[in-house]
Amino acid sequence: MISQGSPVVELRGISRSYRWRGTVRSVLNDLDCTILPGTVTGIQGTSGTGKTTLARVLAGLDRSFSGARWLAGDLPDAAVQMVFQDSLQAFNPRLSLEISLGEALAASGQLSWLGSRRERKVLLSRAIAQVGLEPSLLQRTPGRLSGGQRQRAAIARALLMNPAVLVLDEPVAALDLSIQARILNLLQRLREERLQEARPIALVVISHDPAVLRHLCGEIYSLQEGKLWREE
Ligand SMILES: Nc1ncnc2c1ncn2[C@@H]1O[C@H](COP(=O)(O)OP(=O)(O)OP(=O)(O)O)[C@@H](O)[C@H]1O
Repeated sequence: MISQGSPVVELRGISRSYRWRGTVRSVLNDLDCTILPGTVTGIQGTSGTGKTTLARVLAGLDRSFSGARWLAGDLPDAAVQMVFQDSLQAFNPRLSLEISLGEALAASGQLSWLGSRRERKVLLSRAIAQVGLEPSLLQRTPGRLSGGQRQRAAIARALLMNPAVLVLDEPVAALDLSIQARILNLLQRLREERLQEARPIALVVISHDPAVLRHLCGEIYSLQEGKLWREE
């Protein structure tokens, strides 16, 4: 159980550098970040400032940092899920959505090994309908979906893991404006639904586009010189 006022994930004094061709480049520098349940936090910054690095540290995908990362209570690592900008690379190109999403469903523990094929189909159809996609698309491989459909499928897969935090790295940058608006509205609706169900989900939205962040976020931070700075 996550209590309302305490962080669901917290970073303290995080430093991360990359060694490349004999030189070391510091990207995150003694950075602090606190994500509270049910909030929407925006992170902006120019190209190369370290936004993706920060997203990966938050999501537990990068462990090569110094400093501390805490998750609330006894949450498992999978409680922080990440959706990448390039959803084509995020999926195995040979597997249908039914198989890719089915793997997430199995990993989440929502489906017992004894669960019937029918039960599995119902849960997957519900997951895909939740992001506004037709269940028939479950039979397709990711290469046979549009960019917007694939991005929604990536969000559906992340949600199947029942996350407390969803980190979205440039979730709409590759999409045209009307699809961008649909996905941003979808995220807003999902967050509101989860609040009403008393299962808050926090969103961390990384974008170089101030309009995207203003549309969604309660608080916006800039990543500069390896630290987060609150925007007024
Ligand atoms: N694996 C790596 N090895 C060496 N350098 C890296 C590696 N990954 C990232 N970098 C460097 O670290 C810096 C931060 O990269 P990162 O991808 O986190 O930035 P970003 O703000 O997300 O950039 P963009 O907005 O262009 O996606 C960049 O200078 C990048 O070249």
